[in-house]
Amino acid sequence: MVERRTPISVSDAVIKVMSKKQAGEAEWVPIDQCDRRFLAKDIVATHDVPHFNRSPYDGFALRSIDTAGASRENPLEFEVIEELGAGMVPTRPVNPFQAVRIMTGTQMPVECDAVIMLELTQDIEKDGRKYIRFKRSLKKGENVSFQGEDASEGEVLVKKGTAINPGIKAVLATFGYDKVPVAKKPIIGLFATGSELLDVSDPIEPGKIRNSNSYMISSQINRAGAEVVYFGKLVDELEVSYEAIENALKKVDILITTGGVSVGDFDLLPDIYQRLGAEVFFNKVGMRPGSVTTIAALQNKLLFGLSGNPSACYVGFELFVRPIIRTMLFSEKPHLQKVQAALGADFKKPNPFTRFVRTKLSFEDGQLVVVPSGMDKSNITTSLAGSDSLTILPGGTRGFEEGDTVDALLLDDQEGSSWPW
Ligand SMILES: Nc1nc2c(c(=O)[nH]1)N[C@H]1C(S)=C(S)[C@@H](COP(=O)(O)OP(=O)(O)OC[C@H]3O[C@@H](n4cnc5c(N)ncnc54)[C@H](O)[C@@H]3O)O[C@H]1N2
Ligand code: MOO
Ligand SMILES: [Mg+2]
Repeated sequence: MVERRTPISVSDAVIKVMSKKQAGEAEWVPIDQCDRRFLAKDIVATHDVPHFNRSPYDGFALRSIDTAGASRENPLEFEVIEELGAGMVPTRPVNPFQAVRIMTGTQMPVECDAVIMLELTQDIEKDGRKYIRFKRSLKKGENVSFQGEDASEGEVLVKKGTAINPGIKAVLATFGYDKVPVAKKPIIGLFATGSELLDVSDPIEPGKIRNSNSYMISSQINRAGAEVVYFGKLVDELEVSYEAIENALKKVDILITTGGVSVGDFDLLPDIYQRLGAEVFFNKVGMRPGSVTTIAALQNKLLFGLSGNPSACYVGFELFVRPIIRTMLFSEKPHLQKVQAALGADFKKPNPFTRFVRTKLSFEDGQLVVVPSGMDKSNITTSLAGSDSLTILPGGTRGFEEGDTVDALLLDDQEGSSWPW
C-alpha cells in the first residue's frame, strides 16, 4: 500500500518552518565588498551632513542685510575680498558690503548668510580692487545649504536587515564606514538527487536529463543572500545517499536536497530522514507546484527536501527556504513581497490546492498585470526563465478569468513582507 499523505496549508507549513528560524551573526567587511549584503546594525549618522554651512552654487557669499533695497534701478556694489574653492575655508572676516567669491560646496564665511549666483552679477574693477554689481536683494538663508540639512548626528538612516544598494553605499562612505557591519552569509549545503542526472557538460543520452536544479537553486540561494556549498549529485542508492547527507550536515547551517521526496521506489529522502532521526514537519503541502515538499529538522538544522520537478523545486525554495535565510540576514520582512495585480489571461483550470503560477509582471495604463510566463506544470523549466513573480491562485473549484484581481509574490524584490499569507 502506498503511503497516503495528509496535506497541510501553505501558511501552516510556513509557520512550522519558521518555528525553527534562527537569528544571524554579524561580521565586518570592507566597504568595497558590501554590495548586496545585508546590514547587521542600524546605520546612524556619525556627524551632521553637511557638517558646515556651504554654498550650493558658484557665486558670492555676502550678508543678506546689506542687499536690502537692491533693484534694477538701484544696483549695489560689493567689494570682493577673497576667492574660495571647495575644500578651502575663509581666512578674512566679511564686513558690510563685502563679498567672497565662493564655489559650489565651499564652507560659508560665518558672517555671510546668503549667496548670489555668478550669473546675476557683473565684475567691475575700481582702484585695482575687485567689485561685483547686482540688481536684487537676497533673503537671509537664500542659497545656503545648512549644516545638518541632509542628516543630523545620531539619526538612524538605514535599518538593520536592509540590503545594501548603491545609495546605501554612498551613505556608508559619507559617514566614514570603511568597514561595514553585515550579516554573515548562512552556509547552505546542496545535493541534487537522481540517477538520471547528467552534468551540464555531458551530451544527452536516452532516459537521462541534465541536472538543472542545482544551478537554479544555487542561484536562488545567492539571490536570497546566502552562500551555497554544492556537494554534487547523488545516485538513488540509500547507503551512499545516507552517508553523504549525514556527513554534509556537519558542514552547513541548512541542507537542501532536490528530488526523491515523493512516493516512488527511488524516492529515498523519507527513509533518510527517518534513519537520521530527523523530525519531519510535513511531507505534503496544499500547493501546486511543490506539493511533495518535505521539511525536517535535526536538532537545530533544517533539512529542506525540495521536489525534483524544476518548477516545484523553485517555488518550494522561495516559500520556505528564503524566509529562513532572510531571517538570518536580520530582515523583519523575510517573506516575498505581495502585491495586487490584474490577471492578464484566463486561468480556467480548477484545483483543490493553492497554485503558484509563474508569471511576468507589466504595467498597462498604470495597472499592474500578471500573465503566465509559460506552461503551468511542475515539471516545466522554461516558464521559470521569464518569471518575475508567483501569482497566488487560491485552491477551490472555480477557475480564474482575465481581469480578476489576484495576489502576486515578487521574486526580485528586496523589500519583502512580514507575512503575506
Ligand atoms: N504516485 C505519485 N506520483 C507522484 C506524486 C504523487 O503524489 N503520487 N507526486 C508528483 C509530484 S506532485 C511531483 S512534484 C513529483 C515529485 O517528485 P520527487 O520530488 O520525488 O522528485 P523525483 O522523483 O526525484 O524527480 C521528479 C522529476 O524531476 C526531475 N528531476 C529531478 N532532479 C532534477 C534535477 N536536478 N534537474 C532537473 N530535473 C530533475 C526528474 O527527472 C523527474 O522527472 O512526483 C510526482 N509523482
Ligand atoms: O509537488 Mo508537485 O510539484 O505538486 O506537481
Ligand atoms: Mg520521485
